Amino acid sequence: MNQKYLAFVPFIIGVYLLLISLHLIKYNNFIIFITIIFIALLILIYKLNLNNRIEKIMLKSVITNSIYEIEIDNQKYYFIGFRIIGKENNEGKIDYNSELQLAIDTIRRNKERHLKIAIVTLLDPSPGSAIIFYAKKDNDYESFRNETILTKNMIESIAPHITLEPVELKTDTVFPIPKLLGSVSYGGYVGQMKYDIKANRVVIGEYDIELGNIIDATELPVGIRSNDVFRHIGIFGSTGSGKSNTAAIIADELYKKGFDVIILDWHGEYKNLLPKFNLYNNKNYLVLNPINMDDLTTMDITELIGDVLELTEPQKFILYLGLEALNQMKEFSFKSLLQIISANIPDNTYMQRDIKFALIRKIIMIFSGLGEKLFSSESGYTYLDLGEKLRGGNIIDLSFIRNIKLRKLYGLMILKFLLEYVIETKNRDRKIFIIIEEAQNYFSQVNTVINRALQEIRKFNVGLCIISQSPSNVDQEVIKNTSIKIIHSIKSNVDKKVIADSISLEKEEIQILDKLDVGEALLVAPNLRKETLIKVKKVA
Ligand SMILES: Nc1ncnc2c1ncn2[C@@H]1O[C@H](COP(=O)(O)OP(=O)(O)OP(=O)(O)O)[C@@H](O)[C@H]1O
Repeated sequence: MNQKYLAFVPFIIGVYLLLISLHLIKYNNFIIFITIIFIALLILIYKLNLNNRIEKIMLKSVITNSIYEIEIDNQKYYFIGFRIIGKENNEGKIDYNSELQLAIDTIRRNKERHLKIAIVTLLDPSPGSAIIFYAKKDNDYESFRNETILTKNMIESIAPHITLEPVELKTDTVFPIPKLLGSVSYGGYVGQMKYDIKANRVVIGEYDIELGNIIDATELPVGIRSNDVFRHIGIFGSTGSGKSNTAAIIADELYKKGFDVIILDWHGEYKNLLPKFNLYNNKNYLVLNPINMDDLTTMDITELIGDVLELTEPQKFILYLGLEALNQMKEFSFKSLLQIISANIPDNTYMQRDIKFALIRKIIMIFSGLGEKLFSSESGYTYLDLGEKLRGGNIIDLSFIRNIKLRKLYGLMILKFLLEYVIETKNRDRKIFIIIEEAQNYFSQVNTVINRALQEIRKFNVGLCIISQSPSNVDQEVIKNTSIKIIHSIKSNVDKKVIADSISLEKEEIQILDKLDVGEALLVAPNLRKETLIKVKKVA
């Protein structure tokens, strides 16, 4: 209720007293009675905020009368159109467009929104704009109307010089548009203010692998340099944020440039993304022969198996002795390993016996069945064979290995074989790129074998791509050692903190991380002067 209504009260009393003093009316009880009733009514209206309520009821009924039900492509929608009217006042020139832009950006960032919003700007017959709210009819009418009122009020409060007036829609056009347009012509750019990143903060360097476009008004293409992949890549993000798609784009580009690409595909997602690549899966798996290496590697294999099976130091020692004995015999299968451990390793004391049987129990758990088929000294690839075999583009689908420990061991073994191959052959002509999905399964804090191998391959043309949905479970040194980081949407605060610390993000950028849409990412790369928000393109 406005103050102006209250001002009437003293005014009326004043006029009344004046009329009495001029003897124009008689001082009688009836007039006093009427005046008191009138004043009481005004106070009542003020107290109950009736005016506001009346306005609300009127707005609700106007909105209700302006909502259309329209069918497009067999789908029913609610539609409502408003013309955008600029309020005139005496404050001088008003920048209606900036006000409107601010309101639009605020509404766009509202992730809870169900309303879709369109703005129509027409040049003829006279320039003007209208705003349209619409939603699929699956949402109920009440919530569409309520959200419409809420959004209209929100726009008008963020843009105080703008009024949205409901108008009739033309429904014979492709998209329903208002019959009348308002005086304000909207000429803004909707993508411009996304995440408040301003265009001039980004400096694009050269690149030969295009990833997508910068998220700002320029939408310039952006990418990374193939030479930088040897300093490794980290791709992080919650599930479904677009990590595999991004990795597939890079894999495809590198493959076209002559790199040998090997993907350790934990969930079996890459077959459809990269159909031209060789696929190794349950019908066509690679059998590995983990013996025939020098002593150091026997120790490494012990470490790998020890890590996966969570062996104690004494158990690892017995395993090492068993592997050594197998190495001498030039024969390898887990059956033979078990036989050697059972028959040849002494178990004179209770303690020795306990250690031995605990080890055998753990080995049997993962190497019976499929485990026995994946490793063999007769038909398996040595690390040299494997390195030669995996030329071109290769997807190693690990998802058919149900036992997670075995899947981890097999993946780790392939990785170790490849790194060993590179170190042994010292072949600098080959460029190799290895993608490791769900890297937290391989690069946990305790896994020293792979971390050591990573240090050793620095000199060679090998690039690793570490992908993880939970970077807080990956050894922080490994994350630090990736020079290119592509960070998709991250929801968990712990993971956000780990990433923020590794690239020293500003506070506002950390806040952005959980708001990114699918395919959007923060890119940190040596060819860019500053971390840059990008929208990654979809793999072809
Ligand atoms: N840049 C993009 N543009 C449009 N859609 C995308 C983009 N990236 C991914 N998508 C889509 O989003 C979905 C999830 O993508 P993707 O599998 O790459 O995510 P992810 O992070 O690897 O998920 P997960 O961790 O579950 O494997 C897919 O349907 C994919 O087609």
